[in-house]
Amino acid sequence: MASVSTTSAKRDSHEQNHLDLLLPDLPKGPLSMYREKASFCWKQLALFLDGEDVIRFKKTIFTALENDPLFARNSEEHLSLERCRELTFLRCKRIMEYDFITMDEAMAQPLKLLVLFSCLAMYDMSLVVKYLLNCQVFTNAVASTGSERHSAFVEQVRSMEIFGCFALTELSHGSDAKHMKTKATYDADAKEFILNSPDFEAANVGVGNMGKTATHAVVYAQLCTPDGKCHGLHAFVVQIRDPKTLMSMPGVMVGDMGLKLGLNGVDNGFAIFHNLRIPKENLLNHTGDITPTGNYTSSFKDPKQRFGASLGSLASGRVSITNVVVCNLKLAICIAIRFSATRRQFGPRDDEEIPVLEYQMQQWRLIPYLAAAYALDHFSKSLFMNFVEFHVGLLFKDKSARQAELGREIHALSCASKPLASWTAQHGAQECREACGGHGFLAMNRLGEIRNDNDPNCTYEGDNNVLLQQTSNYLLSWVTVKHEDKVPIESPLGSVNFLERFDDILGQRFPASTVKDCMDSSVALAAYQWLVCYLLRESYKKLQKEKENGSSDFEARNNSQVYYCRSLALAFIECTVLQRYHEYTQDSSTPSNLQPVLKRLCALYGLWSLSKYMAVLYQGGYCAGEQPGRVIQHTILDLCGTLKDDAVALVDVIVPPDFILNSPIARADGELYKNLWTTMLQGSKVLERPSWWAEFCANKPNIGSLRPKL
Ligand SMILES: CC(C)(COP(=O)(O)OP(=O)(O)OC[C@H]1O[C@@H](n2cnc3c(N)ncnc32)[C@H](O)[C@@H]1OP(=O)(O)O)[C@@H](O)C(=O)NCCC(=O)NCCSC(=O)/C=C/CCCCCCCCCCCCC(=O)O
Ligand SMILES: Cc1cc2nc3c(=O)[nH]c(=O)nc-3n(C[C@H](O)[C@H](O)[C@H](O)COP(=O)(O)OP(=O)(O)OC[C@H]3O[C@@H](n4cnc5c(N)ncnc54)[C@H](O)[C@@H]3O)c2cc1C
Repeated sequence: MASVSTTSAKRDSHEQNHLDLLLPDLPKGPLSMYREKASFCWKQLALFLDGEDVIRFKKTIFTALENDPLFARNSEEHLSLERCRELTFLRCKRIMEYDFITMDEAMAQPLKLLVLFSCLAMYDMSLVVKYLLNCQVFTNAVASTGSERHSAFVEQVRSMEIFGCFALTELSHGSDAKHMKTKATYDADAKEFILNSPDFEAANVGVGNMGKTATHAVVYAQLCTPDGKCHGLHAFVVQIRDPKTLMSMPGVMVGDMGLKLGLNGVDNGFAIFHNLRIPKENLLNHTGDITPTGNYTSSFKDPKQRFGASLGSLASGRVSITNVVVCNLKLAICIAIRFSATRRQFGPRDDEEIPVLEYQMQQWRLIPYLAAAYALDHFSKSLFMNFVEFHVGLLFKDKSARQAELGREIHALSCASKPLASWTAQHGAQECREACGGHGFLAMNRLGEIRNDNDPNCTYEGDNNVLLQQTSNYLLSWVTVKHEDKVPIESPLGSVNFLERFDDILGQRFPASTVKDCMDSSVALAAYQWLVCYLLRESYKKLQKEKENGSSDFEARNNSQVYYCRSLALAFIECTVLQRYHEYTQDSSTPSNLQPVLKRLCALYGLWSLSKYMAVLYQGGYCAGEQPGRVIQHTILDLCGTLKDDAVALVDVIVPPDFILNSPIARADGELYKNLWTTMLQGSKVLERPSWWAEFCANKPNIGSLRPKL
């Protein structure tokens, strides 16, 4: 026995040494008190979540950025817009030089691509957006909407001979993509398209990279044949600048849109096309093509389907944004929790002040966002892998019904996951800002930057409220399938399969009567399934009623969004996120010593999200009496209280290194005041009088001399 235990002790210590080398101890200091209280080993959880290879990969990226002077933080305090753009571009170039992941590696381990995006996003959102618009959004649109004949454009991006952008939005149309006005008319004699913006309202606007840098754009335009017919929206590769000079091409008026509320490293621009001739081959011909003589051909007979397919490349962006915004949520919550664990205010006695994290209020404001970061992170990665599966199908030209259904399901999921994740990050960032009090309002602590740079994620790649309609349309289409085709409800990823038990589920009632019961995430999950079935039934009924009362389809849909379809789409995606996280935390491969904390996070995310729907749960009869509402509230508070002691360690698992986090109030050493004070004193000219000091000291105002005379 002794020898067995000695061997296993040796193995344990060997594993611990290995773990310590991979993830060195964090500095001792004011955060140690909480670190010692944690119910689990943060290194073990980090290893379980990411795996050794990804931990090393992250370290490679973070270390490269930290050691490269081009990425130095705070070297210039207030950058001019011009300098901000320049720096972001230079960094973008440098990222291409680092080439952290080759195409082959990305094919073999696609998740690493997402890890790279996340690391860059944690450093700076402008950088990742600028980089991805060129290297992913442009190239992916070319590759997936075009064909082999367009591969040269992708190659040219990789060698930076050209720089890309994606231009769909126009001055007078954004969400309503179908009605874009830019026109591409085929000229059979010249074998060219003639691109025109009929008026200034048709100018492309808001296009990232278009302002100063892009030489090429994927431009969406109505394709018209010489017979005068319009065949709908199609994408074209358009050269807008000369790569040798960065001057605009003849026929293109291209410019910059100026300062934004955030994300100012990205140059968002506009463009107007005036009789710009582009080669016939520049039509991205996946959805439709043109014969040399000017006949239009398409494998999509249904124009609606063709339109959907022409916008297909947006799905990958929405999937990736779901992940990128979780990075913002992680950054914000890590800052707020570390601050709250070291910031002391008030106390039970005059001589004892306690960390603000000890207050139930602070726990309730922050810890659910920590749980959301974990649950959404898991979901975004799993959705990304679903997308990879779909993408492989596209590459292999899979024409099966399953592949088509998978595309519809991913479109529906991503049209709701982008809204859910970007809003959660947006609300979370604001809560974290306030949770750090006045220090949270100092730019140096980064919460303002995180909040402002996250904000446009709620709008670009589709306005959140508009996108949610795609998800509810998808769910409602299953009701029709069930009623009319009498086939079972079954989707490739299984996200809607529970709807098959619709009647059963609607007959269920809130099952938990104690806090202990409610701690199991299956309680929140069951409630969510009921909620989705209920909202689906009510949305369907509402649409029918609207139509019975004489509304057109258009009016009926618009009048059924608030309280019905919108809530349905959000409840559905929350249910899916919860379902996947629930399965993950319960899985037998999840180490048993990590399960308790992960299960608590899962239960908290589920109940906290669910608590926003209490009125509906009572309205539909799922809950009755005082008990369910009370039990849910008590369980949320109980979970926040228990997770409070794990919060710092949970942050240690997901937080990037200090250099990347870049927030003095949240360094790993927890030396809140030393770090804050040092950074304040290091600011430029902090102790100097202002250059305009004489305006006070010498030039006194002639009081009242400018008072208006009546
Ligand atoms: C969706 C709309 C609102 C539809 O409008 P509507 O006219 O009402 O049409 P419908 O009847 O609803 O639709 C017809 C059918 O088509 C289907 N459909 C629609 N869209 C898609 C789609 N994308 N994929 C598949 N199918 C689709 C629809 O379901 C219908 O089918 P069915 O008949 O019901 O079966 C539409 O008009 C719309 O999309 N509007 C929004 C416009 C929009 O999104 N604009 C975005 C402009 S680009 C932009 O904003 C860019 C910003 C910069 C972001 C940078 C982010 C960088 C960080 C993230 C990292 C990105 C990595 C990228 C990775 C990569 O690309 O590889
Ligand atoms: C930072 C940033 C970067 C961007 N980058 C790009 C880019 O690279 N390429 C590009 O092409 N575009 C880009 N855009 C534009 C972006 O895609 C659009 O802003 C977005 O699609 C929304 O369109 P819109 O601004 O025209 O809003 P609108 O469609 O005018 O919407 C205005 C409001 O009306 C509401 N609304 C609209 N339709 C409905 C409806 N049917 N029902 C209910 N409410 C409705 C919306 O919810 C919204 O609140 C970018 C935008 C930003 C902010």
